[in-house]
Amino acid sequence: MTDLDSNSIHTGLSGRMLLENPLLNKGTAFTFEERSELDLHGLLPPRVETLEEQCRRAYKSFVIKPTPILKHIYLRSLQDTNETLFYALVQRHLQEMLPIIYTPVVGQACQRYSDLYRRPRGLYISFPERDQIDAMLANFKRNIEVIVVTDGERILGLGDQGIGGMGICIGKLSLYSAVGGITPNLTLPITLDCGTNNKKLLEDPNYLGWRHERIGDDDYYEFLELFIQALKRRWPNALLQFEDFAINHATPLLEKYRDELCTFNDDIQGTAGVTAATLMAAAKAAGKSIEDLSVAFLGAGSAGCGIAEQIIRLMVGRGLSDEEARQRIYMVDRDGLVHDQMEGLRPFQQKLTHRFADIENWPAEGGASLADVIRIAKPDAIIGVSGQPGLFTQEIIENMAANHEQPIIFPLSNPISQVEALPEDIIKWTNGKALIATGSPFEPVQFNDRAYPIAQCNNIYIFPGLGLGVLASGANRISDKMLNVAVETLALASPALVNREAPLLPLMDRIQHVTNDIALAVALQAQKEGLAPVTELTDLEQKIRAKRWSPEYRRIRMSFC
Ligand SMILES: NC(=O)C1=CN([C@@H]2O[C@H](COP(=O)(O)OP(=O)(O)OC[C@H]3O[C@@H](n4cnc5c(N)ncnc54)[C@H](OP(=O)(O)O)[C@@H]3O)[C@@H](O)[C@H]2O)C=CC1
Ligand SMILES: CC(=O)C(=O)O
Ligand SMILES: [Mg+2]
Repeated sequence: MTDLDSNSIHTGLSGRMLLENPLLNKGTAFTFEERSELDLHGLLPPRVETLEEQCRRAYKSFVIKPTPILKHIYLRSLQDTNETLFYALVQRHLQEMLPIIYTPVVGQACQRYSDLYRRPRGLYISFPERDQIDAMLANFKRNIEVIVVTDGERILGLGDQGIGGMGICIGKLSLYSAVGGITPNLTLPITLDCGTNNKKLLEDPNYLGWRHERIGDDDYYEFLELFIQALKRRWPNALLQFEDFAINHATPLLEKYRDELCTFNDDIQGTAGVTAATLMAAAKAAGKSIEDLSVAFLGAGSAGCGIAEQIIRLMVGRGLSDEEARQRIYMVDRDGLVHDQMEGLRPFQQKLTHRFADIENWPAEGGASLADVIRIAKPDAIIGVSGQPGLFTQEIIENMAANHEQPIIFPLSNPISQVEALPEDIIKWTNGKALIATGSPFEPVQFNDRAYPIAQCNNIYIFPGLGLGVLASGANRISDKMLNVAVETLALASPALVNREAPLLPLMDRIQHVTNDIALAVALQAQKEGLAPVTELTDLEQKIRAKRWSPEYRRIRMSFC
């Protein structure tokens, strides 16, 4: 094979082997000429369909599936059969299908991964096979430009899913292609199987991963190092996205590798980007600016601390001192408000503490809870990234509404089973005053004869554009400033800036457009910092357009070499 970007594709495959290849298969859309040339006559029904007709037929099959997980299974099997049709269908029904291929339904798919497993996709590298990583990577005979890797230890808010984490890597990469236009054959999901501490999986006779408890840190970091070095040998210019690593590994891995290859952590940096942008839009909608806000977090983990640092960078960029900005952030973790006398804090949490001396006289019993922080510090915004459902209680939300005309309330934990509060409750408890964004998608809430749209504050608004910008510009690293420009670009695209009743983030039908703008901003910034070769602006725009793959059939021809 084969260049999927050009108008015709030459392949040595024919007959059933060709129909088995999801990147080349067109199913009923193979023309008579192709059927003759590629030995397909009789292997397909006689009628030749267009892609449009196939999409209509596939959509009919999709809608009759009675449950979300059956819809997911159907779409995944379409993806494994005919990728062009899969992406054409998903792009035509993005709003409806996003929750099926991504959060929330992908969460169930990860939890039931071994039961649902059908066909191979991606790469599984298990710890016992660590001396064969080069050979495993060589098994992929094609060039790879984007990799999403997980070790499965913190999948959404659902904890350790072992090799079931592959589901989220596949979902993210589907969005790189459906939203960011990255050619699917340039992407690769990878699961590093380090064992699992999920008892249910260890006892499940169907579990397909390495049936062993998770390896200790010495083995873990050695294994990761073997993987990274092998990756650099095989695809030195690939973009590597770390996805859903647990709190103890996510930040150390990012810090260790971000200057060594083109990499970022989606949960730390992607989430920080989208949340900071949504917060900027919410501040504007409330008649404020981001540097005026004080923000309380529930959950001082990878996402929470990543978002907090991004907000601090924005506040400092707008004139606050680092110390002033940090004073405006309240991190509440399992043991309450994080302060400098707390034991066992991780290095990235230590930078976000309040001085114990400043809070010891607070009228709060034991450690200050989120409710205490709201009562005493009166933050303008609360952001839930605890992975624990229901923690934004009615009392908490009502107190936010008592303190502020338009309280900003972002329960961001995924999937929906883990959300800190449901939008309809927040609207009810604040009498429609709250500015809301959630991590998973929700329908607009009907309240007092008005529909309140709910923005989906999810890193999907950042990573496809970031990836497209990196690939089109040839950037070799991902800097904080590249993320900053992504934030500014997304914030400016908020429909709430011009219409108070609009959602805080663009609707899904605008996401490809916004993704292009983010890609251009990121690529320009990479050039500015010397991380990508400098070109004329028009060349860069052209490169972004050229990098965008679209799901259309190309003529398939027999290759005779
Ligand atoms: N909307 C989006 O785009 C994104 C959403 N998320 C969601 O955010 C959630 C967290 O992700 P991430 O930060 O990576 O996970 P982490 O495990 O790194 O962080 C979660 C933090 O919450 C703390 N926590 C647990 N229970 C409570 C509690 N009852 N009260 C206060 N804090 C608590 C944890 O403490 P401890 O370690 O002690 O358990 C931990 O510090 C997940 O549900 C994930 O799906 C993440 C990325 C993107
Ligand atoms: C969205 C995402 O990356 C998460 O919930 O982990
Ligand atoms: Mg994630």
